[in-house]
Amino acid sequence: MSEPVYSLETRNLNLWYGRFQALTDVNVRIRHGLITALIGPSGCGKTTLLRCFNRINERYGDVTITGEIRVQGRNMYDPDVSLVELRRHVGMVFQRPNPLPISVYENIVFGLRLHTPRAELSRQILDEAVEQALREVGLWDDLKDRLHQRATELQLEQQQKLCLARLLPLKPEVILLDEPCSALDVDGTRAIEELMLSLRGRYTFLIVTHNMSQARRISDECIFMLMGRVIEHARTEDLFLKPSDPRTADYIEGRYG
Ligand SMILES: Nc1ncnc2c1ncn2[C@@H]1O[C@H](COP(=O)(O)OP(=O)(O)OP(=O)(O)O)[C@@H](O)[C@H]1O
Repeated sequence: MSEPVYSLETRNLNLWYGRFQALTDVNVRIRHGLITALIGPSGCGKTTLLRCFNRINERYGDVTITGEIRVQGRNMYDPDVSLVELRRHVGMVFQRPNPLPISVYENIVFGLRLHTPRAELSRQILDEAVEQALREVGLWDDLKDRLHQRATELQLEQQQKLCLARLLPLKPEVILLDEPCSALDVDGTRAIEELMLSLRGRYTFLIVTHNMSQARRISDECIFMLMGRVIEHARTEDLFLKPSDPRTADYIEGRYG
């Protein structure tokens, strides 16, 4: 059997906000093409770990990081890996849908315009990218006649799907999602979950969720964190049915706040 391929990897990762240590000795390997869920009580470091993979944490002033973070086998901090290039490979969807206040069409081609020399982007290339991205997220039929509508006027569920769609023209390897359903109702949540399942295999998904039923429904693997440490990383079924650490059992049985 061949070795599993890892899209993301950390080695002895530590992170401090000022003097507060938010991540301690984190060693994780996120498998290519699967959905991996990050779970754990509030404040345990899920979002911090997620944000390490596209270097968003560095926006927050006094942050110190030690250890290694690898994306597709390459050390993210190698001098020849640019932030722009990294963000091309690793896209992110946030808690609240945050499309730009421009048209649906322009939202989707925004990344392409940023990353591709203008001369290489014909109208046909852009049109095809828009159609393909909207088809991938199941929005084409709904929006094909409304491509020039302002994206912020769409329903929340459509906005969140659009936020995923706008990553796709850049052909990302990894999509990070930080509680992507927290602003959505039950139907919206189901739609995003179904979308992730339909895209499974094509992208590597790493999702932070507070919703354990959601983690159970959609993820292949689960990482349970507590106070900045990874306590257990296992196949989702195993983690929920036979957790190997008593602290994982306590959490999934609701004994933590
Ligand atoms: N920008 C920041 N500056 C200082 N401390 C921060 C910052 N962001 C997060 N923290 C702290 O780091 C710890 C981990 O936070 P993080 O948001 O990663 O946890 P989380 O597990 O995602 O929590 P939640 O589930 O509530 O979103 C918390 O104690 C939090 O207060």
